[in-house]
Amino acid sequence: MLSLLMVVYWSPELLLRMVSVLCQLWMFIAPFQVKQSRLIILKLYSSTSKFFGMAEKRGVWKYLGVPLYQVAVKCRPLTEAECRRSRHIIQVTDDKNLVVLDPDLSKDYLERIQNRSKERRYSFDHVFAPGCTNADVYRNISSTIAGVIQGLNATVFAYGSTGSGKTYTMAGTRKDPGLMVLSFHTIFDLIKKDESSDNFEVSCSYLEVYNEVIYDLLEKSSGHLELREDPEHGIVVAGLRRIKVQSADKILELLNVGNSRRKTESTEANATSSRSHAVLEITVKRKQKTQYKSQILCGKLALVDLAGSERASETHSGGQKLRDGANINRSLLALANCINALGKQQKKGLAYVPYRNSKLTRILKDGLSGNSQTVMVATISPADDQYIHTVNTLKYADRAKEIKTHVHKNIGTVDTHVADYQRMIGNLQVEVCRLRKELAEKESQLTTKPAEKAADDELSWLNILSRETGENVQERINLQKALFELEETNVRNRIELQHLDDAIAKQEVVEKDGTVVQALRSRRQVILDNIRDNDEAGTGYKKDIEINEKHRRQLQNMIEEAISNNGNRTYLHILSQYRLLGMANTELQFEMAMRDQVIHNQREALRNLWNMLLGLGLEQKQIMDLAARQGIVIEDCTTPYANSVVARQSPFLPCCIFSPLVAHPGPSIQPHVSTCFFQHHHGFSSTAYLRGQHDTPTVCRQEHLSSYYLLSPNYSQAGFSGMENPWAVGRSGARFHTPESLPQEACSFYSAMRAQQCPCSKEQFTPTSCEGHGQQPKESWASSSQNSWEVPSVAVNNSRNLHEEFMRRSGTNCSVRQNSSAEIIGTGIPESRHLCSPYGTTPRAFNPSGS
Ligand SMILES: Nc1ncnc2c1ncn2[C@@H]1O[C@H](COP(=O)(O)OP(=O)(O)OP(=O)(O)O)[C@@H](O)[C@H]1O
Repeated sequence: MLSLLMVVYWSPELLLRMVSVLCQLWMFIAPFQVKQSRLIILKLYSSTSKFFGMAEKRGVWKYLGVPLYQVAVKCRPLTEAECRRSRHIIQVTDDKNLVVLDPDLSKDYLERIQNRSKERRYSFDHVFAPGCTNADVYRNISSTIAGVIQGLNATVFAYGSTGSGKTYTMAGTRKDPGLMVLSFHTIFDLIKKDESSDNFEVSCSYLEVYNEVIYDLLEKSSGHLELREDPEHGIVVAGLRRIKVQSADKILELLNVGNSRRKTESTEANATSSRSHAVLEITVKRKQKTQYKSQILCGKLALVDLAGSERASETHSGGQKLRDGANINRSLLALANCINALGKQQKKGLAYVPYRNSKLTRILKDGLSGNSQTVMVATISPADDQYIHTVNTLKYADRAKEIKTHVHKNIGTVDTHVADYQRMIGNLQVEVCRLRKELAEKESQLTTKPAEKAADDELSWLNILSRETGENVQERINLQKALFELEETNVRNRIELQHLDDAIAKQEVVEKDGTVVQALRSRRQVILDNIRDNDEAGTGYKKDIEINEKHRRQLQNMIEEAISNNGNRTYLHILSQYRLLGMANTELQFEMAMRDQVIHNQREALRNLWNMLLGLGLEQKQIMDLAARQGIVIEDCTTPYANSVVARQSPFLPCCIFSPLVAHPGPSIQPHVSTCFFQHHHGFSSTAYLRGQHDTPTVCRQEHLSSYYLLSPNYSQAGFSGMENPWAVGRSGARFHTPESLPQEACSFYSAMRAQQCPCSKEQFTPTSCEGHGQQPKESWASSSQNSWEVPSVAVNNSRNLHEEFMRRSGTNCSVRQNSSAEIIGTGIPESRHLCSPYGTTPRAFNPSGS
């Protein structure tokens, strides 16, 4: 009891999490046995979930010692020049509040009392007056930095207009060391003081984003670095050097070296204005050895010094400076848009966050809203001529206060450690190859004859064009991913809209214009706004894709033209084709990655669907009966999760039956692919199945919906072996919602299901029982319109004959073919996301002929 009280006192969060986990465990262990106790557990679970929701909303985590997103404002003193020409307009009233005075002193009394003053009041987590040092700022955020050696991620970034003191705050001076320097002193001090037997390994990397190109600041002459999306580690910068360091002094040395390579310029606004965004990342790996296994905690600290944002007119820049400014502003605009969307998201739900709009925001994604304790230091100048910039900065800082991040420890076991090593070996091999190549090139340069050298120079245009084409492909991949994510967000918005419509209809029966109805309606409006905004953003991305395509065609034409004008035509043609094939390969890899993402999302959707059904307290038999009435067949009811797949009546195929392919995967199954293509009254649909091996998922898609339905044999394995917990709570982004929202969601879902009675619902369902009904079933699943029915998966039969039978009955034009290598014909990429290959190939997702 005493220890329990101590846990409550020291870590109420831990206790609540424990209760929550126990509830989930119980739900997993005894799903069908004790209905009553399951209901109690469910209630307990939803109360703890509610508490977590409330706790987050009210900022309770901060009081529990878990600060997630801190916003500090730092005002620098007036510089000497400013003292002569400007007035001080910042009043720091206390350590949390400040007032920006109206810069216009000439306003008369009437204007001021009529509240036409431009005076603004703000409050933040911390406010620092001009007299404060960097150490004062650091004192308030040091607990965030300390979390890094416990395996937590942290991000500190300075945000403000040019000359407002960002670099001064992050790097500092000898007399007043900045947050970067103070942070790594803290890290090494804590490591030194640590009394455990754990081993620590600290490494650091330093990069800059200049003109939307990433450079390694720890490399003498770094080339362009690419961003890659690693399924495990998120966004990574491929080829970025990471150096092991033993002391704070070593990092300081690297920081100085990096800073000397950083692009700075003298502008009108700042004599040493940073032209690039710099990100210093310190990784601390803590190897813990317990009696049973070794565990590795991996904390990351990202310290970011952004470039100054300025208007060209103010800095009187031209040429290169103007271009720099445009690119800096593009990144900063993207950053501001992300902060905006994130702030809005906390209040309103599913707004799309445009991380993909710049390299900077992609790199900072975790720090902005993911797994990171984040500190934003908004720097401002007190000068009256900086009023607009100051208010702008404070506006974004104010928005950032709304952002919540989701922090968890990065724990790896020895297994992930091995995976790390494998990755490291891979990277090293790439590095070795690169160095070998460089060496060989250098050697050949020494021995090249003048004539050969001239030929090499002739080739340099091809190199440039190839590089540009490569960048063009990367850009398009990024845009298409953005479009994909945006559509996913809107699919979820539309599901919520459907739930709201159901709820409003129900509530209106009770009271026409009551407060509940009004609240539901206003939420509905918010969701509609989100959908509209997201659609607008989608249109923007589509336009960008068009521009990108146009640019790609121009590049291609230039290459072709140059080849036809050159004497060495065949050789150049082969070379260019070789390079283009390399890029095609990149695109194919992207398609594969997309497919993986779809698989992942759909797995979560299925998991949540089953959570929801069973969480309702329904007996398995009830679920089976309900499903049968809907024309859904779940085979082998002893393990519903294991063998379950959900078929849906499609608008073009009343009461069709698909038996699950996944129910009996066996080694004898010959992998084969079938593709079907058919038209119904809503437009075109195509379905692509990849079948065969145990672990191959089935992807189905609805072209007109821009969504994916997927079915994976892994469910059966997961369910049986317990490898994957089917009760695990899905991510909040999952299509069928998390157990926090389970009761309401589930109720409306259930009622929606009940409302949809198939004509054959009273009969025992058989594959033939519905033949001839010919009736279009009503929309039953959450959807926003007839054209966008939403279902987690379509069941597919293992038997090729049954599949053909289905196609025959549905009157669709279907083709089936064997493919021993389990080739994917349907990629699951909907029409709007088709990868329009730069090489003029037809999108692979459509293959009506099956050839
Ligand atoms: N707290 C401070 N105390 C004294 N001087 C400061 C302080 N903060 C900034 N300064 C001075 O203000 C000037 C501009 O600062 P800094 O270069 O850090 O701005 P910045 O926001 O990084 O600008 P840019 O975005 O153009 O790189 C410098 O001369 C710096 O020494």
